[in-house]
Amino acid sequence: MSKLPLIAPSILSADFAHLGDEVAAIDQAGADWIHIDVMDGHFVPNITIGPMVVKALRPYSQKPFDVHLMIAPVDQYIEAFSEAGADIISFHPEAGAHPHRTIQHIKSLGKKAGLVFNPATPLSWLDYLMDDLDLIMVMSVNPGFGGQKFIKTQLEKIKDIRQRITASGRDIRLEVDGGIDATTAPLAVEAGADVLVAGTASFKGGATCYTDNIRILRKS
Ligand SMILES: O=C(CO)[C@H](O)[C@H](O)COP(=O)(O)O
Repeated sequence: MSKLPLIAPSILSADFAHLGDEVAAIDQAGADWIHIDVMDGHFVPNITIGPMVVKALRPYSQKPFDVHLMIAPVDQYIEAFSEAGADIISFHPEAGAHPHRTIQHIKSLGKKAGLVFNPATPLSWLDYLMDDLDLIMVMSVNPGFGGQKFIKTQLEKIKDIRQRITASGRDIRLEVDGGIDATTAPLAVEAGADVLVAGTASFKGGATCYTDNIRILRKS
């Protein structure tokens, strides 16, 4: 793999009472991307952040906003998140009737498009979508909450996707999300991931610890 792994702290584990300052702090601590988990209480059993909040956070960092939509139906909100300042918009193939159309929609807005695989979602979705994707995300927990345990069976899925990306010859990021810490990060990278989402491991201990937290993840 040619690219160094990027660290994308998930603000799901930040202090929601001071979200702007938290985004600025994690940016200054060395985050490569700011990962924003959008949940609707329907596709996943939790409710988090909408486009208004993404827009309010935009001035707090120049780093790419990596927006993970855990909402269904997804299509009607793509434009709102794009206008709010998302740079990468990822969605789950189960969340819309026409994933190919959703990818085209995201790209027509000048944004990067990502497809997200839940632990039980088969890779056959990639058969006809690979050519248009900028990012593939593997959920190494069932989506909905931070602080869950890494599901090790997903390492095989990461390896499989890495092979498909290599065979495609395309520049597609492979992101892993859920239960990433100093122990699981090296396993994910060894399997082929090049973007690590980490919520708990990035934000633990409060702002004075963020630089060390990110350094530890990078080093591991
Ligand atoms: O998408 C998510 C949950 O649906 C979170 O991004 C993910 O779980 C990261 O949190 P942690 O690092 O605490 O596991």
